[in-house]
Amino acid sequence: MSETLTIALPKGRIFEEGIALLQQAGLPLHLPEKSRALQWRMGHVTLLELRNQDVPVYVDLGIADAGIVGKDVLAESGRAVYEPLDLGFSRCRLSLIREVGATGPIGRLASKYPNLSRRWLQERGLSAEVVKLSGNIELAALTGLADAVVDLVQTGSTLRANHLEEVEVLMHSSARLVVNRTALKLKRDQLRPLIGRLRELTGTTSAP
Ligand SMILES: Nc1ncnc2c1ncn2[C@@H]1O[C@H](COP(=O)(O)OP(=O)(O)OP(=O)(O)O)[C@@H](O)[C@H]1O
Ligand SMILES: O=P(O)(O)OC[C@H]1O[C@H](OP(=O)(O)OP(=O)(O)O)[C@H](O)[C@@H]1O
Repeated sequence: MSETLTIALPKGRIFEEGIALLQQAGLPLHLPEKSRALQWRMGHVTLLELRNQDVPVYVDLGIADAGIVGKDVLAESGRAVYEPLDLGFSRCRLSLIREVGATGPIGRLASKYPNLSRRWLQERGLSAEVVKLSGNIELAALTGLADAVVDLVQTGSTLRANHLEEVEVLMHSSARLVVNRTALKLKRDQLRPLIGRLRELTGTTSAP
């Protein structure tokens, strides 16, 4: 009988694809029935359903042995968890966005990613107030709450529908496997083969 493995997955667009991939990699997972439950025991695996931002925290503190999270969220968290694989889905980019044609100085910038936004400003020697928002970030640029926003772009349809433009790409993102460093040693017999199978399935060698 294998030792329990605790896996953290974020609710939202990564959840279903994450379960499907881990299932293909041999974990006894399935999509849970709709309910208010927040964790499930499936065979030897305990599955935790978290907010995106909380996945690096649960993995870093060792409550979860491993998890899946976007590179954007991982970079914003600053948590030094082991990140062995780029899983290749949920691809998007984190970009500076402004109203089409806006050229004035950026006095205030809004984002769900305040740390990455501040780092970008600092690298360019710009000083702007950074306001943290929680969703529909593009509205901040449209309503004048901010002179620019830092948010995700995938197809660009949200930008086109709102007369906004992508001024600069801060980083590219995709879903990453993250692993607790102590669990990697203590549960090596389970985690190493899992990483190996996921590597074969996703065809990646390392996570840049
Ligand atoms: N339009 C998109 N296309 C592809 N990938 C995306 C897109 N938007 C976000 N992502 C990626 O998927 C991850 C999860 O996005 P999701 O939309 O589920 O989060 P959310 O509901 O906005 O998060 P939360 O409300 O928990 O902050 C993001 O961190 C990013 O890596
Ligand atoms: O370039 P696009 O293909 O339009 O994708 C970009 C949009 O996708 C995400 O929003 P999401 O749909 O997850 O809604 P949210 O703002 O509630 O997170 C992101 O925040 C952008 O608004």
